[in-house]
Amino acid sequence: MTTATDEQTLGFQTEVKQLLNLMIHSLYSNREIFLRELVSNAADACDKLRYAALNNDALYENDAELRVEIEHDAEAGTVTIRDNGIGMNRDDVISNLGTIARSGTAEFMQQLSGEQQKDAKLIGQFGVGFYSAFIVADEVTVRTRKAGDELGEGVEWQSRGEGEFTISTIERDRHGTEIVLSLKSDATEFADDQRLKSLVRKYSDHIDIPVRMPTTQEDESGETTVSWETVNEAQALWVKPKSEISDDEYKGFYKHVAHDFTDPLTWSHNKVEGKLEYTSLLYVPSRAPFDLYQRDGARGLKLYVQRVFIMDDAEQFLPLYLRFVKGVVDSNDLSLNVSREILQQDPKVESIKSALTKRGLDMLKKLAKDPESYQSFWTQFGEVLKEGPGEDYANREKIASLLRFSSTHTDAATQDQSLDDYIARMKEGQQKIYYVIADGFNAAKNSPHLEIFRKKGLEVLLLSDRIDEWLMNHLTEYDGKQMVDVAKGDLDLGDVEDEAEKQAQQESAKEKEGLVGRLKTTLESRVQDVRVTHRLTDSPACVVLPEHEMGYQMRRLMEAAGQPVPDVKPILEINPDHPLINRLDREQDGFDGFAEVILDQAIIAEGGHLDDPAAYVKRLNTLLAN
Ligand SMILES: Nc1ncnc2c1ncn2[C@@H]1O[C@H](COP(=O)(O)OP(=O)(O)OP(=O)(O)O)[C@@H](O)[C@H]1O
Repeated sequence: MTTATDEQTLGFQTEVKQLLNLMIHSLYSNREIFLRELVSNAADACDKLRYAALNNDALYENDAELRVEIEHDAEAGTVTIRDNGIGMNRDDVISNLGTIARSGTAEFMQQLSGEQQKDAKLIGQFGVGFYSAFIVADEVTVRTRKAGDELGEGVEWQSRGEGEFTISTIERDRHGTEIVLSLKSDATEFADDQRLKSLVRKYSDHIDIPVRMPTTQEDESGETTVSWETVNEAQALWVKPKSEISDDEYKGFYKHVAHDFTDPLTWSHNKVEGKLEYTSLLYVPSRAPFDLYQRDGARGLKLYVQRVFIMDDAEQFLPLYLRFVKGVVDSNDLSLNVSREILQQDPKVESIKSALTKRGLDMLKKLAKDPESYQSFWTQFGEVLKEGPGEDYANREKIASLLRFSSTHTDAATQDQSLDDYIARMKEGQQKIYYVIADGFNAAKNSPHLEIFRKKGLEVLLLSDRIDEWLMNHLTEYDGKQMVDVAKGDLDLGDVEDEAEKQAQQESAKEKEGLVGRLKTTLESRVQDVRVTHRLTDSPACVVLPEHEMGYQMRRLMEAAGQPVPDVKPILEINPDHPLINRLDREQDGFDGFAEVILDQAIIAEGGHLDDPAAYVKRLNTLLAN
């Protein structure tokens, strides 16, 4: 190696500094993961070279036997991880090992609390990658050269992980990357043959690139020879028959694929033969990544064609609402030259996507048999799955069976009731599935619209996630039963009500005809209709929207997003048996103000905002003072 030139000292991006700090302090008890992360990166780099070399053999520089090597020096306290993969040039190094390019990172970092255990959990949503080297090393040196570049275009990067790094140009005769870790004094245990071997077997057994370690032998004459031993199995896991793979092996491979350090919740491994031939290995993580809702967050599967790695994050094989699924698809039918553009147009990809979607949904169905695991899945990813019925019409019934809701059956915020649970509890004569949508769980649970349902013992689903109204717009039916928003349109309880009840209602409606007429005149500018209802038992009045109008929740969301929302006047419904309504009926001079207060309160109970709250307060005070 010749002397370094073009030396530059640069600062880490703020987010990198925060990540480093956090990692060092919160991952102490997990620190062996550094090896898996670095070996994973090295194997990925080999995969990338193999792919690039498909069209340009020269990139191998006569060294086509891709491999990762791990060496250590107990005396010097160093561990070296080396690969002959794609390597990096100076610009690559600066951006890959000095910044974090994922959007949303800064916001994510702000959530960190400084509390070790909490943050260790959070950081799991982020993935630690290369920077995990600093958990065990107080100095890291990276030497690398991009395959195909001139020998003089090698790069050396060095840092103590304290805010800055230096970078210089070096001569490097081999392509690929070498990472030298100077172990911290309390981490020298890792400079040990057995320890390293067992970690490789534990974490990297099933990457398809061989990981080698040297053994030094001394012959009788005292001469030493170094031989390299492959320490991992080095066969792609998904290629093996299912019966030969243990749960631990599946879990270990997941961590490599997903760069996650927690176990997956479940997985599904399938080999398909016939018109299309491919193997898929899909995983459901146990935790949502921080950028699950970022538009440009990483998603999709690792794509292989005939075992050759083609690309990460191939998002064409799964619908968006299954974007939390991680894993591998290895196709025998696609060309090795396939690009993202080609993937988008290839009908074979469409067929694989539709089969993998079914697999994904089946995997969740199976998981649902274990309510505890399913609950933990639902807490992490439920809102994403709720995008399903809108995105994937063909599978909407299947997706709907996987949804979980809060309901008046438990009155608890936990979303753990399925539509099938609901149907099994339906009352005799009940034909519809009822739900209410509000801005928050409590608003839903205490909505005046539920009064009659509670009285009659009819269950109502309590919806309050942001996506719920959108979901219900696409999920109008399940198992042949109509889904009905209890706050919209006329109330029809079907056969649950008997004739006598209906008659009594008609009579009380008749009695209030005069009042309804007066209210219509007084509130003409604010409501489109006034009518008597029997959906209320405790409240004097409520507002409802016509059946096909956009609901209140969606309106508020669109308004918040600055979108124009067409004005709609609600229908005021009054409870003929309520003492306040009876008092209103008798009111003469104060009628107008009283009527407005009844309407204002109905809007407030709905979670709506009054156009003129001060006027409401004034009117109410006048009433109270009388
Ligand atoms: N051995 C290596 N050879 C070539 N490039 C590498 C190597 N190690 C890291 N890199 C580059 O540095 C980038 C950042 O690595 P890092 O491990 O921090 O994140 P990542 O692997 O992209 O993401 P994550 O680990 O969160 O999935 C990689 O994407 C890769 O481009």
